Amino acid sequence: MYKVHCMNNIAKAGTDRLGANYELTDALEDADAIMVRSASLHETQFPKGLLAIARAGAGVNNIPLDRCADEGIVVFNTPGANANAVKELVFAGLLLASRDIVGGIEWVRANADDPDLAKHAEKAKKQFAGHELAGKRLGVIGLGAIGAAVANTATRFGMQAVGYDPYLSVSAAWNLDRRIEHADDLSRLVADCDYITIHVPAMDSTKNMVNAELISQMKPGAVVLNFARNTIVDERAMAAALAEGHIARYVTDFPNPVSADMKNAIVLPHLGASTTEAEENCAVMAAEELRDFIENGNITHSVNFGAVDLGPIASGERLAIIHQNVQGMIGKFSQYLADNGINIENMANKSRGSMAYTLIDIAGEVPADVIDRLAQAGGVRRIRVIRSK
Ligand SMILES: NC(=O)c1ccc[n+]([C@@H]2O[C@H](COP(=O)([O-])OP(=O)(O)OC[C@H]3O[C@@H](n4cnc5c(N)ncnc54)[C@H](O)[C@@H]3O)[C@@H](O)[C@H]2O)c1
Ligand SMILES: O=C(O)[C@H](O)COP(=O)(O)O
Repeated sequence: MYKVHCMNNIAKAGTDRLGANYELTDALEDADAIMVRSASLHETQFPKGLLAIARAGAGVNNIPLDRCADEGIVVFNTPGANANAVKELVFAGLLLASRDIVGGIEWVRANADDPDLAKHAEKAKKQFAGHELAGKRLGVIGLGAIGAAVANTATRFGMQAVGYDPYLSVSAAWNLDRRIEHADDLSRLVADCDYITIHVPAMDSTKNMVNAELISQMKPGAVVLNFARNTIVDERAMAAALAEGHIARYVTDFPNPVSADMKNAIVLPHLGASTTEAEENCAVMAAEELRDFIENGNITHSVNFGAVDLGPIASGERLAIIHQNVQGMIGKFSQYLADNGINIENMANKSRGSMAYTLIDIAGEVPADVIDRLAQAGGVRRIRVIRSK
């Protein structure tokens, strides 16, 4: 029985998908795998037996990816599984920033006891008038699963979407509406957009990407939406730009003492992926990734190891080896197996950074002492023997 420890609430559809050979455990020290959403794992000491962490969601800035790789722990995320939920909330943010919907609702509530409410509303409504999205320019920073969905939907709203993503993947490019303009310079993109929406991951390279200088280059009266992470925006600079009226609105999904106190900010409590559908999609994808890794050794959608897939194990045994990405490792494995009269039926290897992963299919059984010797080979972090059922 495999044990899975959930660090956040994970949708039941996902934990059910783990199946009969898995049970949930409250004891982290017993866990073979962790399922997590946004809980921070940076201070967590992982047990020696932990094989994998599945982030039911996109952002992995809450997980120490390099430490996990070094400890032989494979980290997965669920790309695209919550993109539609975020896209829909971005459009709610665009509308909330453009029409004073919140002010109007509050006015009605404050005047609920007025017997002439309907008549007075007709007079009061001019203070809540706003702008339409159609015809406006929307700059999209990051055209991955969410950014592409936002840009495509914007064109259907009659907006002109302009995208900036120097690392755009080919599959993401195929998903883009051909009416979306391509910008190769961020300063130029922000200078002529009425709305700017951020959809890049939080990494060292994107920290304070939207800084005082970039904010100063934005069109006066621009609206900025941040459904990515607060570290991407220099929020003190944003607060100053809002206070002086250079930026009309800042819509953010990341509350903190700085953003909660900003003038003209609309601050949500990290609701982007909080829909039943997204929570289930993420949890199901995370569970499937964990199962394929634990039961077959295959790695799909890892954020700290490359993709390796030999399909389901059909017969014999499969060795799953996490090792350092140094010269001669594969040669060492194959030579050692050959020296022990063991033939390799199939093999796959992928490296990423300083670590690598090798799957080796063997027709029969590998004796325990051979496995022990392989495990002791310099550079091997972890070796698992997966047996066909
Ligand atoms: N608010 C929420 O609840 C919520 C939900 C999901 C994701 N997110 C955040 O949104 C981010 C994006 O999610 P996604 O699913 O679209 O991820 P994704 O990986 O599909 O897309 C990210 C895109 O950003 C691009 N990129 C990376 N660095 C860039 C840079 N310096 N400049 C421009 N583009 C750059 C990448 O090439 C990629 O296309 C996540 O990393 C997460 O932090 C928030
Ligand atoms: O990166 C993500 O997927 C989102 O920020 C969602 O986070 P959550 O799973 O904690 O809602």
